[in-house]
Amino acid sequence: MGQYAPVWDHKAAVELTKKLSGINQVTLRNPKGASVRVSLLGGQVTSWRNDRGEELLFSSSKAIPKSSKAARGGISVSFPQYGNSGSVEQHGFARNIIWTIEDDPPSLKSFDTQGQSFIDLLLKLSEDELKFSPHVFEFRLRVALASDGSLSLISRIRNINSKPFKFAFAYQTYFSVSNISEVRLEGLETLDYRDNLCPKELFTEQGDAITFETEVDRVYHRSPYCIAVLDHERKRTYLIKKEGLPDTVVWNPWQKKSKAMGDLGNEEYKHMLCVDGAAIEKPIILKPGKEWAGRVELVVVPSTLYSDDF
Ligand SMILES: O=P(O)(O)OC[C@H]1O[C@@H](O)[C@H](O)[C@@H](O)[C@@H]1O
Repeated sequence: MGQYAPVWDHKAAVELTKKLSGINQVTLRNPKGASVRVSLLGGQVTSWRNDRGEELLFSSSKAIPKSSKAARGGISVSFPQYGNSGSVEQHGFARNIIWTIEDDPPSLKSFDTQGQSFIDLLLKLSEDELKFSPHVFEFRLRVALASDGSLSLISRIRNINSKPFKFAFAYQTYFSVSNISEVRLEGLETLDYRDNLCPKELFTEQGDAITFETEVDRVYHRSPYCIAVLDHERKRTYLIKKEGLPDTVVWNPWQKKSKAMGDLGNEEYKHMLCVDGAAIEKPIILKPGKEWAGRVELVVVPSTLYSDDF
């Protein structure tokens, strides 16, 4: 990885990036000391820390250095495809190529990040890269850190071709948890889901919060605006608030699959849980010239009492 540049706001980030050659990561901080690190490789969020310096996102100790792929952990975008159900690589190519910093992006209008520390990234395929993509688009990603430490990711995808563009999307988000067996997921009760371990059937979740005792790989449909991951041991609740993203992916590979993965430690599955705001079941169809937007806001509440208010 290249240089690590601490910056305080959007303009400073852009200036620093211009000054320093070879930079591929940018760090945003808020005045209380919370921070977010964003890599230009894949537009991936590789770290999110609270004002006590505690890491809130999981990252694998076996992530492969100098790899041309997004590291296992953090938050990366799956686009224009989720999984391997399409013509491009698993979870799409957006997470594996270099994004650029955009100086002056078009106004975000309805997604206000005023007063926040943010960085704007742009993915526009080069002639060479267009060979791998059947579509021509502009993908803008704003990563914003608020004064209360919450983290927002806003994606805008514009079809700049003369044909309609169909895609799936997910923010693959690895939350750091104390122990997966102690974690509870609330907000997906009674919803229909597709189980990727048994993909031909549609299942319906029971009325209880979800707990974890084995491998889980599901896409919940028409999920609510807010979902909560409760970590009792750490006395911490993650809230996932999403807009434009009707589905929610829940994934933990458990022991056997972890062992087969070259970039995840054998026991590390215990300390991660992926909960992704997504648009998968009904792919997005963008007409020429149109733009789609999908946003997640991740908030940390320092207790698990939130459960009662949820
Ligand atoms: O190893 P990858 O490509 O990052 O994918 C990891 C997992 O990502 C999840 O989103 C999928 O539901 C799983 O099926 C997949 O195994």
